Amino acid sequence: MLVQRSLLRSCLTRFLSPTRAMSTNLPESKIPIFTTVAEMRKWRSLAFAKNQSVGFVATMGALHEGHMTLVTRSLRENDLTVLSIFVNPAQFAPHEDLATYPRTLPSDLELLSEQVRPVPTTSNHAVSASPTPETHVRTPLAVFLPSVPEMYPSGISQDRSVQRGTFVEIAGYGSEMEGKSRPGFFRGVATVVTKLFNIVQPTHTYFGQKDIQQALLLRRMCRDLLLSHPTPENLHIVPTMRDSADHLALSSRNAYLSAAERPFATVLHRALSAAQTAWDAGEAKGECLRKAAALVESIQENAVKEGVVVKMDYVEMNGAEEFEVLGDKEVKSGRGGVLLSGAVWVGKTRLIDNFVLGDANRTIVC
Ligand SMILES: Nc1ncnc2c1ncn2[C@@H]1O[C@H](COP(=O)(O)OP(=O)(O)OP(=O)(O)O)[C@@H](O)[C@H]1O
Ligand SMILES: CC(C)(CO)[C@@H](O)C(=O)[O-]
Ligand code: BAL
Repeated sequence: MLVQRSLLRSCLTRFLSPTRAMSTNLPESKIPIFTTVAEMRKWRSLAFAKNQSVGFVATMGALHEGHMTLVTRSLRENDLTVLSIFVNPAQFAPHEDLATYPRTLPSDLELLSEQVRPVPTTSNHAVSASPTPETHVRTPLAVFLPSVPEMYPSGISQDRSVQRGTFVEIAGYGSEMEGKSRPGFFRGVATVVTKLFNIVQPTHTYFGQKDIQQALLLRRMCRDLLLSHPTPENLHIVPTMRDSADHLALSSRNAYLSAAERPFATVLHRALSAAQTAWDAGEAKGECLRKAAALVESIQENAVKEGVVVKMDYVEMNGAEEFEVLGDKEVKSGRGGVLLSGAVWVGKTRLIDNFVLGDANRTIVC
């Protein structure tokens, strides 16, 4: 027991020191940052040894309040939380925005620091940043910040035709909605998230509704691969956080929008709302989508006058289990869970959003 305590203390001092970042060219942060799989695994094994639950939030950085809803939920429901920041090349097609994706590590760490109000405690309950257990300060949040070679030891090309090695594919479910517009996207996501789950071994994990198909596919992946960390039940989908004034879904890519484009970025939410209202009133899917398209068209016309190009990628309604496209004549009555989702281009920025219709909302987003 004594040996275990002193081992634990020396590991904590080594791995959780807030000044550690300084020696590795990372911004200084009171949150421990791990850059290698080995370090992260060591941290995780300590949590296993102490029977502490670990919540996990996977991100690509450029953090905003939407990410923070996942983090606060995880902090509330777990002893410890890991947030990963990794811009995953495998989920970007060669023509997509990997090179320009916003990378804002210093402000990400500041935002995360605000979540960690140190709680002085005399208990030995949580892994601590301080080497003195008697007066230790609880820092329940850690950041995993791996490099590309760390995550892809065999290398990774964005060009799928030349990729070699091991990938995870969720067959049969990724060809509609986002998968239709971004072939290969979910293969890249499933592959990197499998790796992250394998490293962090989370008790619970939190994904945003904004990327609803991603979250549902990952839940299915946990089930299909019989994962225990996390189990599919422990993959939680957290409601989309929106701008309080105009309901635009918060998104890292919103940073691409110019001042002229920003007012038109609400086009998708407005189109989805029009379709939702029609669906709730008992209109058939075909009519709901026509209403959404008409709204996009009218906004497009106004946008052009301001020199802004708005283009609809898709607005569609799909089953929430199989992602099958609903027939034009289908109506609300008797239908199970339905995803009303879409993507639009505002200038060079691609924005997505969705609503989960009907009672399914209560069971899917929780
Ligand atoms: N507005 C939001 N509300 C709730 N969760 C969100 C929101 N935006 C992103 N998330 C979730 O945060 C996690 C990390 O997402 P990511 O880092 O890609 O941010 P993002 O804002 O979705 O970026 P992008 O603009 O590239 O889509 C995902 O599970 C995502 O669904
Ligand atoms: C889940 C994820 C972090 C995988 O790279 C990414 O797709 C995202 O941020 O939604
Ligand atoms: N939030 C989804 C990540 C992506 O669009 O690549």
